[in-house]
Amino acid sequence: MAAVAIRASQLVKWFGEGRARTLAVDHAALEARFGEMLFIVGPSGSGKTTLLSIISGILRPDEGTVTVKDTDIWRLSKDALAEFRLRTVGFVFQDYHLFPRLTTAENVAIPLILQNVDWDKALGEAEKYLEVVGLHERIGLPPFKLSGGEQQRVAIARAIVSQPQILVLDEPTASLDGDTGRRILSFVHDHILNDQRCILIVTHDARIFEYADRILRMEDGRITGTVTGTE
Ligand SMILES: Nc1ncnc2c1ncn2[C@@H]1O[C@H](COP(=O)(O)OP(=O)(O)OP(=O)(O)O)[C@@H](O)[C@H]1O
Repeated sequence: MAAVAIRASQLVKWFGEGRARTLAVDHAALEARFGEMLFIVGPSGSGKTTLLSIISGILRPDEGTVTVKDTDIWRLSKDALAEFRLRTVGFVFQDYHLFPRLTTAENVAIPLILQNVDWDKALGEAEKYLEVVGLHERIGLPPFKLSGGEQQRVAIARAIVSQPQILVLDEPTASLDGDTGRRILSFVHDHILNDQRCILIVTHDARIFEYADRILRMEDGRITGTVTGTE
């Protein structure tokens, strides 16, 4: 069996204070292996985005541990954690987080630029991945000139351009039509996933369930089980 890529144990995260205090993640645990495309499904507000943010090194948990490739990421120094986010993880946020003053190609090139890849080479790679997501003719435009679905595809291209070992996609097909969503997921499955990589996807989109190796259910802040093919 492939090595464990991510092991999350006993994760707890609270938001807010006093009576407004919310337990977003309640002793959640999961394990994901290299070579695996793992989906997480569950009702709105069940803690899926919060869990992904903790696993990706973006949001510090109140309790629990996240081990990625044998490194306990929340015990890393601030600099080492930033390095982990830059070199090991690619993340697509629900609201894309594109830089408004940069062109589409520059947005996609950013992870490579931050990794000190030469500017021309980074832009060349960015164009290649924009072609993959069907946006080659949009490379010179700023994000605000693109539709929501196009911006989502730019965010996906940016997450995969540096070929991260851990790819985390939060509702990656929410703004895409069925054919485009399946085409992009199919590319990620066939060309990005391999036995050195692991992909976590939060989705409500049953049209892409066929690409999952396993589907976990999240409810009330906890991973409560595996969704089987009959559900
Ligand atoms: N920054 C925040 N401040 C306060 N409460 C938050 C914050 N982020 C999330 N929450 C709360 O934590 C709980 C879990 O939210 P989260 O976004 O993780 O759920 P989700 O399953 O991803 O939902 P959705 O499917 O709607 O995106 C919710 O009750 C939400 O209101």
